Amino acid sequence: MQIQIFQDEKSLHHAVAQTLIDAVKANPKVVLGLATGSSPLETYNNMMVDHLKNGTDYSAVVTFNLDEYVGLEGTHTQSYRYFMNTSLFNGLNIPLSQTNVPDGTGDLKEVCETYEAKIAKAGGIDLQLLGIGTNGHIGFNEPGTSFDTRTHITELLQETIDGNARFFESAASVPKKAVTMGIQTIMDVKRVILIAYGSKKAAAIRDMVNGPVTESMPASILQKHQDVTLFLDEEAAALLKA
Ligand SMILES: N[C@@H]1[C@@H](O)[C@H](O)[C@@H](COP(=O)(O)O)O[C@@H]1O
Repeated sequence: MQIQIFQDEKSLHHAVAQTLIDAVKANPKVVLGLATGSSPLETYNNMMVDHLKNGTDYSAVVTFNLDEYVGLEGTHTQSYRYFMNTSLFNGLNIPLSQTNVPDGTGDLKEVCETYEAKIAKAGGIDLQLLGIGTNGHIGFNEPGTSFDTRTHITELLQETIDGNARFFESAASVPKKAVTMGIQTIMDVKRVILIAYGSKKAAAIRDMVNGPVTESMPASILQKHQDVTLFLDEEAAALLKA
């Protein structure tokens, strides 16, 4: 794992955005894996500003998002499809037909199979952006998820529901299930960049990097991926062994 530590969030987001922008410039048909949550928001802002200022071209880029809540239509303001459209896609020149977020409704078994097939047909994911939950989840793969999972339906843990309640009216309105790329889906991507900042993430970052590779800490599997870069601020990196 490569680790880059930044003094402040601004320079961290700038560097993550630049990594994504460079990947698009190097390969205009790049297949990007994208994440939701608050962590990448400012990174996405930087990408939209760069697109406006410098005209970075996303017309041939294809994207796959990690996850979606079960039961929310893409028009629901808390759905991850809505989040991606409003936080990134609408600010770039990417056709929405080239952006993929798992469907949270319909025949979910078919949704999962179709999603995996679509990733394969696109030639796999070149660069995957990840955040991390305070319990070490990646995508919505909660502690205990088997390392050999592909896109599947998962039950969210109460701590995740409580953590994400800030985006909803109340914890009661947070969906209890999600569709998520599996751990093996994530391990198959060519390159991973993971963004984490703030002291709340420090223990998860320590356990992911310095702890054993175990299904009780989903992100620890990334120790076995050949091309992972962590973009951290000093607070998130504070508990790492020197
Ligand atoms: N499914 C998402 C994850 O992909 C994300 O990494 C995590 C962290 O969220 P935040 O970036 O808001 O801390 O939240 C959600 O559970």
